[in-house]
Order: sequence, then structure tokens, then C-alpha cells
Amino acid sequence: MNTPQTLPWSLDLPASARLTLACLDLTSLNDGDTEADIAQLCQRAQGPMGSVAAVCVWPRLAAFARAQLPAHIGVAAVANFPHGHTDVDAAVRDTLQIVQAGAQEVDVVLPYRALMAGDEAAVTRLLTAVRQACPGLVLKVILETGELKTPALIERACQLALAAGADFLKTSTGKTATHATPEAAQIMLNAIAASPAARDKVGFKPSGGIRTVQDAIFYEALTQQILGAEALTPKRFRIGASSIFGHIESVLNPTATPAAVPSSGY
Ligand SMILES: O=C[C@H](O)COP(=O)(O)O
Repeated sequence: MNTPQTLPWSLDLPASARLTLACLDLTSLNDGDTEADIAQLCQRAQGPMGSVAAVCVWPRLAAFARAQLPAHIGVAAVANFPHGHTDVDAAVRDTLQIVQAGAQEVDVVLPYRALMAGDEAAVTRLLTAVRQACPGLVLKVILETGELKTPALIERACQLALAAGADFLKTSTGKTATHATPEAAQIMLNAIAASPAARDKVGFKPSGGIRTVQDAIFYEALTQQILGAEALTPKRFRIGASSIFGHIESVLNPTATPAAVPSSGY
């Protein structure tokens, strides 16, 4: 992966590791996840190196995660995940379960196949219903950019998500062949910057396949370049990752025994 060449970005690995940790949505979305797995995730989320921004789990484990964490660490849970179907009732059921769990954030998959088929109304219907079902929670819309493939479709997905009230645009579920890419990130960040209503408010969450601090640095640099340095806070920038924690730890505490970090299994 290439770091943007024009940036005055110093490659200070420990500083970037600390920023990445503070902006991390520490994720576990394995089908077989148990309370024991999530207890371990929540331990890691509040370790001696510092706290992550949020943990990201299945709706069925959101209440358990909330009970394991101090208030300053958010709980995010996924809706309409990972398939991105157009079933509004099912997506709203997921969302209400997340709200009732006391979670702070909903990561919903945009119905990307409907968008590819030209059915923008179905996309808007689902996203609007989910937005209405979780007032006051942070709403991240997952575009699944690796499936959308063309710049025009990715840009349109951004516009529909922003119009429906997204607080963050998120690249990927981590469950398809193509994860976050530099090209998709650039389109998404430009879409946020191009919208007067979004440019100082909406955040960006690259996710899927981000495994090292160097991977994260690329997205941090690109976000700084397009949205400005003020966007590099957990309010406007997250990294979604299931397996980066061990690398952050090895940068910040090189003498520690590496923790066994479960991957998403994909
Ligand atoms: O939402 C975040 C992704 O599911 C994490 O993907 P990953 O397992 O490739 O890190």
C-alpha cells in the first residue's frame, strides 16, 4: 500500500499506533462468538496501552459487551450484516435489539445489491428506517465497496447514505473478497468533503483487511489530506479491525508477549 506522497506526514510509528488504538473499533464478528470471546475482547479494549473507541459485535452480544465496559468505550453492533439485504423489518429488528442493549453505535450494511440493480428507493427505504429506529445513536453505513466496484456506484452509495443521515461512511464488512482499498477510501472521503452538510460532521471508517499500523497510517494520512487534521479523532475517524490489536501492542510495547488475537475467520 502506498502512503500519499504529498503529505507532510511523519512516519512516527508509536504516535500512529496510539492514534489507531484511540480510533479503533475492535471487532469480533465470528458466527460462533460466545460471551467468553466478547469478555476477552472487552478486556483487550481497556488494556494498559489505553482504550479503544468502541468494540463492534453481533446484536445478540451487545448487551453483554455493554456490561463489560466502562462508559467511555462505546459498543457498536451490526445490522443487516453481512448480506446487505433489502428486508427493512429485519434490519429494524437488528437495530432495535442494539438500542435495547444500551449500545451507542449501529453499523448497518447498505443494500448494495439493490443499488447495483438500480433500485435506489430500496436503499433509501432501509437506511431511513434504520436511522429512525436508533435516534441519538451513531449510525455507520457500510457500503461494501469491494462489491460495488465502480467509482460511480461507490459515489452514489455515499450520497444515499449521507442523505439518509449517516454519521460515518464505512467501507466494508470484512466478509467479502475485497476489503477497504485506497481507491474506495478516496471516493468516500471526497464525497464527505463535497457535501456542505457532511464535510465538518460526518466521519470515515475504513474496515476489512486492516492488519498493521502501517495499513492504518495510510487511511489516517488520506483522511487528514481530504478532511483536515481535525477529522483525526474518534468522533470522525475509526478503523474497523479484528486483527490489528497484536500489531499495535508490538509497536507500543515491544517486550510484551503477543496476545492471541482472534481473526474474523475470513
Ligand atoms: O467491521 C469490521 C470488519 O468486520 C473487520 O474486518 P477484518 O476482520 O478484516 O479486520
